[in-house]
Amino acid sequence: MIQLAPSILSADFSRLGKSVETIEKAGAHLIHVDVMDGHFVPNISFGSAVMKSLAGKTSMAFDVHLMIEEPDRYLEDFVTEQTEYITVHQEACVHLNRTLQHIKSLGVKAGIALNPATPLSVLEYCLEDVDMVLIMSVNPGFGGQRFIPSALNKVKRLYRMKNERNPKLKIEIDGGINLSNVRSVTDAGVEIVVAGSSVFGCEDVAGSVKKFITEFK
Ligand SMILES: O=C(CO)[C@@H](O)[C@H](O)COP(=O)(O)O
Repeated sequence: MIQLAPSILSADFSRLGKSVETIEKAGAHLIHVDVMDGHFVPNISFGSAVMKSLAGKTSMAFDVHLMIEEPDRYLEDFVTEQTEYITVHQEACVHLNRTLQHIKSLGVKAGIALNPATPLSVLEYCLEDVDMVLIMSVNPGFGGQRFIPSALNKVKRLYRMKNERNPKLKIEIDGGINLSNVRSVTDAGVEIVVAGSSVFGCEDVAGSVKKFITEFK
């Protein structure tokens, strides 16, 4: 099953609860929570307090994407009963294996995110240790950027690696996904689709969620 994870980074923060209610009613599966620290990426978004303010107000699970340095210092903050995934960037982790074990010890699924220029070879000694790999199809830091085409080939290669070594692994894509290119990434093996501006930037947010889900069938 393919899941849609709208990124609340592109939502109207002044009415976040309402926005989340809208996407849930329309059929979205996960809430993608983009956390940025102004160091690992050149932008600051929000922290765990914002995410926790949504806990209990929706039954969707949280898909936490930490674009921060030293993620180990903050992992506990993002654990709630609704946190399904915590994903850290390979590029931000000095002791990646330790960080993945830390996430799992908190009872949460562990993900690794790879920047567009980071090769899949960095997964050589950790592919079996993760529940999800997030392929960044833009440089992290901002919503509303254009999809980087080389991400498609990366997903295809990762899909082959998954089948050989960790069939339960989920492949997520994030950045520049819209109704025109989503089918190409799901055909390539993506099972979790992050969409920010193409959901929350639309006048009809619910309609956009429904159209994405129709593309998954
Ligand atoms: O992590 C990020 C950006 O760093 C993403 O989650 C974006 O927020 C997705 O936004 P769109 O590219 O879909 O507008």
